[in-house]
Amino acid sequence: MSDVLEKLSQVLEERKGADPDKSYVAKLYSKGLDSILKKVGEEATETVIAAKGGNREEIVYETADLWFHSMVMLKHLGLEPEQVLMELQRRFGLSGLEEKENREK
Ligand SMILES: N=c1c2ncn([C@@H]3O[C@H](COP(=O)(O)OP(=O)(O)OP(=O)(O)O)[C@@H](O)[C@H]3O)c2ncn1[C@@H]1O[C@H](COP(=O)(O)O)[C@@H](O)[C@H]1O
Repeated sequence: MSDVLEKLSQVLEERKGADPDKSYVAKLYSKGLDSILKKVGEEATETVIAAKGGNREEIVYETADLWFHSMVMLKHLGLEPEQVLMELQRRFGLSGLEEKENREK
């Protein structure tokens, strides 16, 4: 896994025991799944708006927000970001069109 994602994943794990008044991530965990999902939804919408707007810096910034909040969601649910990367790894060399055709058979 990318070094940054791995380090972030470790920090997100450590934040499970942190003080919500001192950590944004601990605060999100303490607010619960619905609040985390609300942030994921907001960041997804902001990413779409940025992409439509075409400002490259904004697109990168909003996508980072979306990835970050998606990682918080996975961790909150006891899943590892590594599992998503492994799924992408599994799909290597598998055409999306072929996969769809097999699924629809
Ligand atoms: N990568 C991030 C990261 N990306 C975005 N954010 C926060 O996510 C929030 C994004 O929400 P919005 O843009 O909607 O801004 P907002 O209005 O302030 O947010 P809300 O009040 O609506 O929640 C902001 O508060 C950002 O600071 C992040 N907060 C933390 N991290 C990483 O997580 C680590 C742990 O953070 P703490 O738990 O705060 O120590 C940090 O060291 C970083 O590596």
